[in-house]
Amino acid sequence: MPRFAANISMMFNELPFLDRFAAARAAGFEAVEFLFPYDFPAAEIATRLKDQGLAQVLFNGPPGDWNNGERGSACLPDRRAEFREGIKRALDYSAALACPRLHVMAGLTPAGIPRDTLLSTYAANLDWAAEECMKAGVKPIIEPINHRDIPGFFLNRTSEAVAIINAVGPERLGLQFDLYHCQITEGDVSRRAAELLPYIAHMQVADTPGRHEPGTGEVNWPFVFDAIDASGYRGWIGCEYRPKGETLAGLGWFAKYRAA
Ligand SMILES: O=C(O)C(=O)[C@@H](O)CO
Ligand SMILES: [Mg+2]
Repeated sequence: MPRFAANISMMFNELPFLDRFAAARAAGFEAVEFLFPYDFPAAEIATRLKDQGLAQVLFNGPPGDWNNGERGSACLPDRRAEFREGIKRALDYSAALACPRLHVMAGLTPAGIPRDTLLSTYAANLDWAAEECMKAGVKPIIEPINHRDIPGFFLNRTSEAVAIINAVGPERLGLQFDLYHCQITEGDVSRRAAELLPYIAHMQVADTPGRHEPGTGEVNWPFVFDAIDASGYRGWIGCEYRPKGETLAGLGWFAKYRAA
């Protein structure tokens, strides 16, 4: 049976962030993920997790200036010091939240720098991050993101992610396989999930094209979830979708997967 984690950056937006942990638990989730913890003290988030008996399964490293469009710095040659500081900061949160995975965002492709330079920066930064993460018992992961949601994002296709993961070492770096992005960029999502299984350390889901809950768009999710289960994937699937209406009203698809 697939295991779903609530993405509380996108779900339960009816509530202030710190109240979304209890709401996710009450809705039947046993785990949560979110984009960023950095606006809150780690101890405060840890208390919410503990009080609700929730596992924290994923969050992202610092993205740079998010409000001004930055989406990570791993590929940026002139931001190496900031990248390292960000990973260290993230790992302090990982320790406090007992979170075993960290999404290391690639960043936007800057103009005027050869792709080879960006690729070697990306590989070197990921190699360094993998070493730091390993010491902390955390698996760093990378996510291909479609160009519609984040125009100019450096990592778009699963084949590009696999090449980098193989260069850094699949035991040191994993794939964050977001089926929403894959459906937009590549399609063939259930077969991709099975083929990429050796690399996948985390999955995420939203229906296309609206990025709402499963069942609001074009994908046959019961078929896809059965295929993922049959592939042998036993990790978490983050519900990284914007509910079409109220979060709870859109959880009908989850009824058959929620913990008893
Ligand atoms: O956008 C996504 O998809 C994510 O998983 C985010 O963590 C990256 O912005
Ligand atoms: Mg995602």
